[in-house]
Amino acid sequence: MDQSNRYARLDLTEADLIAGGRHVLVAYHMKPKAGFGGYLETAAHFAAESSTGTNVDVSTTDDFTRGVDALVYEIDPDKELMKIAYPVDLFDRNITDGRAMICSFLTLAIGNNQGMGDVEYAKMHDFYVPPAYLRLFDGPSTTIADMWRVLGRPHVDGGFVVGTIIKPKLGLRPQPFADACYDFWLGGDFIKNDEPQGNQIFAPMKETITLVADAMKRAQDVTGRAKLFSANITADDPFEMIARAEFILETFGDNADHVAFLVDGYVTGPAAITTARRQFPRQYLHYHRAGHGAVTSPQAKRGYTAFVLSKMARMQGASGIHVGTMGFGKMEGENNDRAIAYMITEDSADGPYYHQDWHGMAPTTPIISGGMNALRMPGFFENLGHSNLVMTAGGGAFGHIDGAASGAISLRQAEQCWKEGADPLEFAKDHKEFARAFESFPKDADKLYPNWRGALRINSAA
Ligand SMILES: O=C(COP(=O)(O)O)[C@H](O)[C@H](O)COP(=O)(O)O
Ligand SMILES: [Mg+2]
Repeated sequence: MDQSNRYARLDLTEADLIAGGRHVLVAYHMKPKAGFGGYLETAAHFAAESSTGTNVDVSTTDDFTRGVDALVYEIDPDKELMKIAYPVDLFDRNITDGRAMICSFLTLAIGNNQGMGDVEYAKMHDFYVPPAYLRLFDGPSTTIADMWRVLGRPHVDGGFVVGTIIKPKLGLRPQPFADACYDFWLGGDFIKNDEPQGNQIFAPMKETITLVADAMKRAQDVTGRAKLFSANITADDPFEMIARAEFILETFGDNADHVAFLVDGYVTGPAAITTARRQFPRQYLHYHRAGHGAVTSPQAKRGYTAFVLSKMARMQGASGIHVGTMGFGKMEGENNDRAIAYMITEDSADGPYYHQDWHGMAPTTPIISGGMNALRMPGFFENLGHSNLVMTAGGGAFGHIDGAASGAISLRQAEQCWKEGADPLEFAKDHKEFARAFESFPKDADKLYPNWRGALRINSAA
C-alpha cells in the first residue's frame, strides 16, 4: 500500500520545520529492498511505521492522529538520503516530572523500522532537536570543569587530563590492581576501570575499591597532587548500580569528589545512564560505549553512527563519552570524527546534516581512548586543534618499558611537545620518558618517525 499521500510532504522545507520548532528532524541513509515499492513509497512506509501507522489503514485513525504523523520531507534516492520530521508530541514524557527520555526517541526513530521487510537497510546519520524538546533532557550535571577544579587547575581551558585504563583488562587480584593504580598515579591524573571490570570473584569490588582508595591517598601524599578514579558501576539492575556507587563513595570518603562513575552505556542503554545521572548528579558520569561498533561501524548499514550516539549521550547527561581516537589509535575511526568532539563540547555546532544549538546545555568531554601512546599523540592533537580533554592510554602507559609512572609522564610530555609545536625527535632528546616511548613502541616509531633510531642514537639491532 502506497502511503506517500499521507506520510510524505516534500513541499515542507527544512528551514520552516526548524523555525516552527515542533519537530525532531532525522537524516537516514536508506535503501529500499528490490521488488518492493519505489523510494518515496518505502520512505513513507518507514515514516508510518516509525510514528502513527502500520502497513494498512486502520479504522481507529482520526484527525488528531494524522496531526502527529511523521513526515518524509526530503529524499535523494541517488544518495540514498531520506529525511523525516517527527512531531515532538510523539515522544514519551515521564509521569514523574514531565521530562523527555532518549529511549522513546530510539524506539520510534530507530525502532521497528530496523526490521522492515521492504527496507534493505537504513541508518541514522544525524538528527536535530528543537529547543522546546531539548530542554526536557537532563544534559550533563558535572563536566570536565569539575575535574579541573579537583586537580587545582583553572575551570576554563584547564587542559589535558592524563589517563589510563588498568591493564590487564581482567585478571588482576585486588592488591596488584591497586599497585598498578598507585604506579600510574605517580605520573598521571586519571584512572578508569576497564569496561568489564566490576565485581569478579577473583577481585571482589569491596576489597579492590578499598585498596584503590588507599592507593589514591598514598599517591596524593607522595606527589602532592589530586588524583581521579573512574569506577565501573555498570549492572543490569539499577539498585545494584546504586549499591555499588554508594559503597564506592563511602569508601573513598573525603576523596569522594575525586571519583567518577563509569557506565557501559551502549550495552545497558539509557536507563543505566539516567540512573547514574539522576542518582549521583554530583559525580562525573563516564559513558563507556563498548559494543557500539555493532551498529555504529561504517561497515554497518543499519543502526546509527558514532556521531548520533555521542549527541544522544550529551542529551542524556553523560559528563564524558568515549569518542575513539579519530584514526590515530587501534579502533575504527577517521580524522573527521573530530566533528563528534565539537558537537558534544560546543554550544552551537554542525553535524553532517544539521546545525544544532544547545542553548547552554553543559558539554560532554570527549574521552580519547583505544591504542593511544605518546608517539601517536602529537598527530592526534594537531588534527583536533586542542587538548581540553581526557585521554586514557592503557597499553600506552603499562606498555612503557620503564613502567606505568614513566608511561604517564610520557603522555603528558607528548601533549607538551604538540603544544610547543616542537619536532618530536628534537623534543625527545631532552625528555627521557617521551624518548623511551620510542623504544617501548618501536613499530609505531618506525611508522610515524622512520629515522628515530638515528636521531635518538638507538642501535637498530636493539
Ligand atoms: O580499554 C580501552 C583502551 O585500551 P588501550 O589504551 O590499551 O588500547 C578502551 O575500552 C577502548 O579505548 C574503547 O574504545 P573507544 O574509546 O573507541 O570506545
Ligand atoms: Mg577498555
